Amino acid sequence: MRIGLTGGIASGKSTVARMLAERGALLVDADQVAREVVLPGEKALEAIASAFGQAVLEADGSLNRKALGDIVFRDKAKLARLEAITHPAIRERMQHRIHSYEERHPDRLVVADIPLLYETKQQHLYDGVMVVYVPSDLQRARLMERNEIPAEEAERRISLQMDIEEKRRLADWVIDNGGTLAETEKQIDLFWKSQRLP
Ligand SMILES: CC(C)(COP(=O)(O)OP(=O)(O)OC[C@H]1O[C@@H](n2cnc3c(N)ncnc32)[C@H](O)[C@@H]1O)[C@@H](O)C(=O)NCCC(=O)NCCS
Ligand SMILES: Nc1ncnc2c1ncn2[C@@H]1O[C@H](COP(=O)(O)OP(=O)(O)OP(=O)(O)O)[C@@H](O)[C@H]1O
Repeated sequence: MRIGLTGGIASGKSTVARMLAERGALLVDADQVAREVVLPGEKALEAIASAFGQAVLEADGSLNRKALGDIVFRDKAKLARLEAITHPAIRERMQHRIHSYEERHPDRLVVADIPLLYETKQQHLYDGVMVVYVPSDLQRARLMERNEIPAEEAERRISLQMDIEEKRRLADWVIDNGGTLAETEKQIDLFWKSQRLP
């Protein structure tokens, strides 16, 4: 079985993915794959440098992620331009990795952590979708703390994604991560049992 794992920015996807992995799931992480496809030597990095200029590169030629984030997270048209470069490569690499896990481990749960799963209409690629939900004020607070950014910057990044309430409505399984980590663990245990996973 393969499931998609999504939610809002800083809602706790990585936290839940880790809990699933501890129980035996195999993980494929879109943010991590997004980092791989822009490593030096990749075509996508050249395309990014042409589109956004040398200022988004470090002295050693690698991507300056903060500089690029500062540009695209405040301009939707520029973000769309970046996505047009990176998304096809991310998608292809994700599917390749999922297939190879499924071939080698047909009995294990494969979890694809994809922040923009609904925004990029990928739900049909999975047996079901798990949404990690937190109320939006808590989401903003966790994002501000983790990324050390002010409230208005956090608000802007949240507003670039589909409303978390809507994601919750679309979900096959909802994990409420608004409580303690132990409370989240309990919900993961219930999910694991409900799917009769080993
Ligand atoms: C702009 C970049 C360089 C900023 O890098 P940075 O290291 O600061 O952030 P990181 O990649 O860890 O992303 C943090 C979070 O931002 C949010 N986010 C990232 N990309 C996007 C996007 N295109 N639209 C909305 N939110 C996004 C996600 O919730 C993600 O989990 C990077 O996010 C990027 O390359 N984005 C485009 C690729 C993409 O769409 N990635 C999302 C996976 S499908
Ligand atoms: N139940 C919880 N209680 C307190 N803090 C939490 C809880 N769950 C997650 N966090 C913290 O909230 C922040 C966001 O969690 P996490 O990084 O797992 O989110 P994410 O959805 O993967 O984020 P992104 O979309 O940016 O990749 C982290 O700093 C994490 O340690």
